[in-house]
Amino acid sequence: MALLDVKNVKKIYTTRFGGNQVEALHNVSFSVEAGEYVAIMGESGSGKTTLLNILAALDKPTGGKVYLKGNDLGKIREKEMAAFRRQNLGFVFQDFNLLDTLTLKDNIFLPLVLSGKKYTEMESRIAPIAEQLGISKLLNKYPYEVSGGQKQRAAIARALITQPQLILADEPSGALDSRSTDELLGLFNAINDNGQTIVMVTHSVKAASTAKRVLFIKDGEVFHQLYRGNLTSDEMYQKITDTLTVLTTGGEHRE
Ligand SMILES: Nc1ncnc2c1ncn2[C@@H]1O[C@H](COP(=O)(O)OP(=O)(O)OP(=O)(O)O)[C@@H](O)[C@H]1O
Repeated sequence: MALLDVKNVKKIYTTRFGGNQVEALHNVSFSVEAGEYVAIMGESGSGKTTLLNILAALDKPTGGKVYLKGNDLGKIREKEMAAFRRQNLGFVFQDFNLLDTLTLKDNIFLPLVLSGKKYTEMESRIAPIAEQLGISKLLNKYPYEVSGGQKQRAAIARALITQPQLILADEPSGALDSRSTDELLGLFNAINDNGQTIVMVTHSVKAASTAKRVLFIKDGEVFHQLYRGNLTSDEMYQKITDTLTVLTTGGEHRE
């Protein structure tokens, strides 16, 4: 069974006064196996954020289904949703979403505090993660005292600490300089090598070229997929660029 199964997902937004309808996703189907690292690309407005919100169960599709480990997200009751998200999903955002009034350590602990975990367990979980992410010495600092790259590493630690089935990342390198981007992408590869499944939405060819598979969305559908296989990051970069050229110059659907 795939870890994530997206079946014929459709999303129509109806504007507040009822008049206009926007079809953000027409018919999206794909699955992600445990241990994969998948990037989702597409032009601005192609529906990437909409898709990510649906995968995160933050929004409901107008049609179709999303299954996480066989669980239909549409069948989870509203009052159980926050706990389901906390137990199964980790989130990494472009703008880090750390709370400025908490130290990095308390930010990282937050999802465990919300799940009622004991302090000793939280301490034992954080140590190896902070070590791997190179932030052990920064844990007592506040977000405004550290760099963007360090904030993003704390955000990754917060995502990992619940041992989620799946990490969903929305443009995680979007606010980082090129050196921090390289570090972040290296970390994503390292945590994926440890078995963590990652789905990342990105505009960045560089970021996508480090993933093991890239899905391209166009006109609300999966237009094409690229598998990294044995390609180097440079070769993958070139293939992605070529695909984006076809995508933006109006190629036919060729998944
Ligand atoms: N709440 C909303 N109400 C109405 N239309 C919306 C809403 N959110 C998104 N849309 C529309 O749905 C389409 C897809 O938007 P979405 O934000 O998912 O695209 P995107 O690929 O993430 O874009 P970007 O790369 O610019 O972030 C767009 O046409 C957008 O205008």
